[in-house]
Amino acid sequence: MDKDKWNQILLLGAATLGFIGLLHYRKSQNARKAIRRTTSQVRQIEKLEKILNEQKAIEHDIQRGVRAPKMLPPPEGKVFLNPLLGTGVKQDINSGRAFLPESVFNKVGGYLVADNVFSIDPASAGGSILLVKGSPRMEIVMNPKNVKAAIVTCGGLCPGLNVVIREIVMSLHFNYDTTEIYGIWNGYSGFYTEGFIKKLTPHDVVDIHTLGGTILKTSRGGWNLEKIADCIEERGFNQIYVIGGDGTHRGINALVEEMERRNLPVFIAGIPKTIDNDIPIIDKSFGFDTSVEEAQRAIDSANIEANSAEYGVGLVKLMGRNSGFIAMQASIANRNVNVCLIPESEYELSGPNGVYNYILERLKVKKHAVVVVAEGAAVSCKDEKLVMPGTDASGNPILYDIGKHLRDGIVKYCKEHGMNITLKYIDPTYMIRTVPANSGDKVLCATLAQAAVHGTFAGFTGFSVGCVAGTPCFIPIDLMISTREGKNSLPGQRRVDLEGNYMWWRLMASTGQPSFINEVKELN
Ligand SMILES: Nc1ncnc2c1ncn2[C@@H]1O[C@H](COP(=O)(O)OP(=O)(O)OP(=O)(O)O)[C@@H](O)[C@H]1O
Ligand SMILES: O=P(O)(O)OC[C@H]1O[C@](O)(CO)[C@@H](O)[C@@H]1O
Repeated sequence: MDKDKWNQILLLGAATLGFIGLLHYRKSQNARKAIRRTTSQVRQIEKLEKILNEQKAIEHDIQRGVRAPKMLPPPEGKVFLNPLLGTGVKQDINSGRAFLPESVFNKVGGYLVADNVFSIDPASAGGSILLVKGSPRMEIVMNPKNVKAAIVTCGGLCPGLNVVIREIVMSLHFNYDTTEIYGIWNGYSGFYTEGFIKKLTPHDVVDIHTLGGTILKTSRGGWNLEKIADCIEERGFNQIYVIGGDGTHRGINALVEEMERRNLPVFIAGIPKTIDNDIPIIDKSFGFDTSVEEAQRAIDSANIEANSAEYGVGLVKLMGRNSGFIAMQASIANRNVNVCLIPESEYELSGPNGVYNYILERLKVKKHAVVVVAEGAAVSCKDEKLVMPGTDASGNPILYDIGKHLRDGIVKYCKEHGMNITLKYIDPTYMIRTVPANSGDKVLCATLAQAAVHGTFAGFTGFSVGCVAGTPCFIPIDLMISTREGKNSLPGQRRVDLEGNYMWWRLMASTGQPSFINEVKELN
């Protein structure tokens, strides 16, 4: 090799070494900066006694209308720095820690104003409500190494349950460095059933987000406060994540009070779950959108059946025990639905303006009809008494089967009026809640799960997580289970608002359906 070539190689080598050295220097400078900053924050935080800055602020801001969940002082008598705090650059590819810049953490005193977002019972409405935001906190109440967490799913299935479970495990493990994570099998009763508490690792949950159902299994009934609280105390769980609907949340509330009575520092978070979308305050419950999407397949089939027969009727029954959100939303989305019946909107079956006659008249002209009914719509039938046959293990009413009632009633009415129709009845009830979550719901599930973990570490208990006006918030469970949304709703319930919410009017506009009430009031 000639001299020039050697010189070139030497120069290139020197340049490369210089570049590596520069990178190394910058990295170590950054690390030093981060350590300097972290150390000063530790010192600052060590100055605190036994209460977080946020807790102090909230105690003061409650007079301003802040509806904050209960807060517990740090069980170990000191405050810790959130392991997520970093420089905004991920330093270590093997962990999910130390990459959030300070700006991402919740500012003390930063609340979400929720007065125009949801309507609360006018009797208890006292001006605007401020909700605590669900982002991570720089100060946390526990050393993550001393956390022993339990996750449980209760009530009916809902798309996205496995995504929430996965994300709680991943967030605890990777973001907070907590490894003592347990799954409680089969709902609340798993707390006191031999062999139903099993350790969960990231490996156990890594692929479950692609599956419907819940790997932890779920159940109704089985609520036993004493036994559940004994298990928590004996096993030393100090963070509990409960995924469930309104019944489940009432359970959380009772459990929080029991922990208080026993003087146990246990942080309990709820993640609201219901495909019915009937939980108040939050924008939307996870799994709802997926169910509405899945319902399209049933309605499309009903439409094809109806259009492929002379005088064809396609009838679909969808879930919605007390609230008709799924039926309403799925009908609006589909655009081919001619009649939609929900629990909130009264109707009569017989008479000239009744449902049966409307379908008959429509068949005479259009030759086909598509009908969607919410499973709870028997309660809004005004001219027939359709009695519920009993209650389930959790005390929820077992619904009168309005789908079969309509199926038989429509065929009979048309026959009596000289028309032989072909009616196809589709009941996709369980199919729409057992599918895996769609992408939008997966994002929502992950957001809620992470928020729940941030909330327990921030020292809150007895709270539920939900997006309100798009912002994740920590909602006190007593507020959630006492708030009514929509006319004739019970505490803790959201129902379709026929008058105030334009969705029902959109439904009427897209189906073209009348009121189905025979005696129509004259307009003034
Ligand atoms: N008022 C209550 N207090 C304590 N626990 C309750 C209460 N109501 C229900 N539970 C318990 O919560 C669990 C779930 O309740 P439920 O079956 O009513 O489902 P849910 O949470 O309302 O969800 P879904 O929307 O699927 O109905 C059950 O174990 C039930 O026993
Ligand atoms: O048949 P199960 O499991 O009791 O669940 C049915 C109920 O669950 C819900 O999906 C609520 O989660 C309701 O829509 C429905 O009435």
